[in-house]
Amino acid sequence: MTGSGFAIRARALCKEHGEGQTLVRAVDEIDLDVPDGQTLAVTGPSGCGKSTLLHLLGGLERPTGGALWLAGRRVDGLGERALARLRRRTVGFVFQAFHLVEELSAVQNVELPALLAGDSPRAARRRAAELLDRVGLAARSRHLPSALSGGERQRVAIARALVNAPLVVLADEPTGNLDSAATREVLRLFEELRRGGQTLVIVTHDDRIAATADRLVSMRDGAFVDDVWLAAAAPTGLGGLLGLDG
Ligand SMILES: Nc1ncnc2c1ncn2[C@@H]1O[C@H](COP(=O)(O)OP(=O)(O)OP(=O)(O)O)[C@@H](O)[C@H]1O
Repeated sequence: MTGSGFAIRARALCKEHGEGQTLVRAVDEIDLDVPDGQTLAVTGPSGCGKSTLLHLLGGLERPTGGALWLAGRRVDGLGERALARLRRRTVGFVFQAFHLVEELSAVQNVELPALLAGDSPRAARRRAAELLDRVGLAARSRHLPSALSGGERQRVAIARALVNAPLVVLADEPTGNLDSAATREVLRLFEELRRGGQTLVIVTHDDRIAATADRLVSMRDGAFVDDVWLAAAAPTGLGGLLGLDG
């Protein structure tokens, strides 16, 4: 919980790439409020600005205009170090291509952000082991990523995203590289997180995620063209779809 009630707030948020003839406005004056605990899905055609928006919301890229608050704190003017510190404690990222460190075991990958945030090795290891257990991979904790399936790698990446108990998890096409069985496992995890009150922003082409989030925004040319609150229409959420309800 943030105190402000909103994990994320953005006003007239802009990101321009390039200049002159090659200038692209990837994110064009977006206003967005994400209340604590909401699962927001973002869809839209390739190149409409979804990834750029996600990077802005997580402080991976800096806006070229507008204002952004994370956990009630204005962040668009922060310096690089302050932003990195805030990012570490506030945001967990999950990427389509997993982005695990290939030389490190599953548990070492998961504990890494906690070590970087200053946790003791013992505390970081304990938390990483707990999270690997939670994503069903306790028995794989010593494996290198190369010895894991795609679905297992993404579950490790989700555990890593959670290790610093982030305010918000930002996921960019998290099932984009997965077969349908692995996709179901990952969807089940996101549903568990949603039920646990985790704030989630998920960029996805997967209708199953999009249709069962609390809210769905569609982007076109850097702007929102549609913004639908789905919770009332689909009260069972992803749980119903996966047979977790009742
Ligand atoms: N670093 C960059 N330099 C120049 N242009 C960029 C850069 N990053 C993104 N763009 C441009 O900004 C626009 C939005 O890109 P973005 O990757 O955010 O879209 P997307 O909706 O996530 O696409 P996809 O679904 O294909 O991943 C595109 O026109 C892209 O070419």
